[in-house]
Amino acid sequence: MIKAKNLTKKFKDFIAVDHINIEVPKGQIFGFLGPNGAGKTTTIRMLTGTLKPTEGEIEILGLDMKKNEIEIKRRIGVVPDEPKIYNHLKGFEYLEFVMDIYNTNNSETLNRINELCKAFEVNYLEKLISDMSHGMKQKLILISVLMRKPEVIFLDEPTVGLDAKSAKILKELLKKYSEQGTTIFLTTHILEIAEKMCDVIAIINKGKIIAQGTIDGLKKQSGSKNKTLEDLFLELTAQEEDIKRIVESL
Ligand SMILES: Nc1ncnc2c1ncn2[C@@H]1O[C@H](COP(=O)(O)OP(=O)(O)OP(=O)(O)O)[C@@H](O)[C@H]1O
Repeated sequence: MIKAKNLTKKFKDFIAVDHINIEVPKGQIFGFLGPNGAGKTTTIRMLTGTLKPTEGEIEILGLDMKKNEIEIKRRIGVVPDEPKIYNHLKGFEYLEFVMDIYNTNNSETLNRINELCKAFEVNYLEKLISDMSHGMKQKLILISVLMRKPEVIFLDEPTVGLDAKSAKILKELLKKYSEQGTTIFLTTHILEIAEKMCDVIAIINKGKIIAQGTIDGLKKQSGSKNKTLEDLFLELTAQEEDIKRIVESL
C-alpha cells in the first residue's frame, strides 16, 4: 500500500532523508520513530505528495506518485503535525469545504461527522477556527480526515494536544480501522503508543533508517527480550550515554 525506494531529500547540501526504503502492506499500522529533526515529517511530506523527493520512488495504493499524484491525494488522508487550517472559517464550514473538495457531501458522511463529533466531544463547530485551541483544531482535522474513510491514513504526531480521552479514542479507532483494512502510517515520540499500537516500526536517525521490524523482532535482534522499546530506541539512536552524562552533570 505504501512503498518507498531509495527515498531521499536534500535541502541544498543537507541530506534530511537519506535513501530510505519502506514497505507497508494493507491493514498494517506502521510506526515511524526518531529523535527531533531525524527526517520523519520530511518523509511524510514526500509520501503524501506535498514535497518533491530529490531522489527515489514512491508508490501508494499501487500508484506511482510521479504519475498519479492527484489520484493518490484523493484516496489518502493526512493529519499533519501542525493544524494549519483556514482561520477565517467556522468548524462546520471547514468540514463542508473538505466534503466539497472530495465530493463526499452525502448523508453517509454527515452521519459519520455526527458520530465522530460525539466521540471526540466536538461541540464547537460554530466557532471560528482562529478561536479554537491547538487540541480543538487537531480534533477538527482528525474528523475531516476520518469522515472520508480513506484507504491509507498518514498521521504526524496525532496525539499531540489531545486530552487523554480523545487520544485513547483515536488509538482505538485507528486499531479498528486497520483491522478493517485501512493502512496507517504514523509518527510519534510516545514510545508507549508505538509499542501498543504498531505492527511494525522503523527508527530513523539523521535521515537514515537504522532499524525496522516488529517490536519483538527488534528486541530479539538486540539480544534481550526484556528491554523496553525506550531502552532499545535510546540505544539505537546512541542517546543512552548522552542522557547518563547530562543527568550526572546536573
Ligand atoms: N524546508 C526545509 N529547508 C531546510 N531544512 C529543512 C526543511 N525542512 C526540514 N528541514 C530539516 O530537515 C531535518 C529533518 O526535519 P523533519 O521536520 O523531517 O524532522 P522530524 O523527524 O519530523 O523532527 P521532529 O520530531 O522534531 O518533528 C531537520 O534538520 C530540519 O531542520
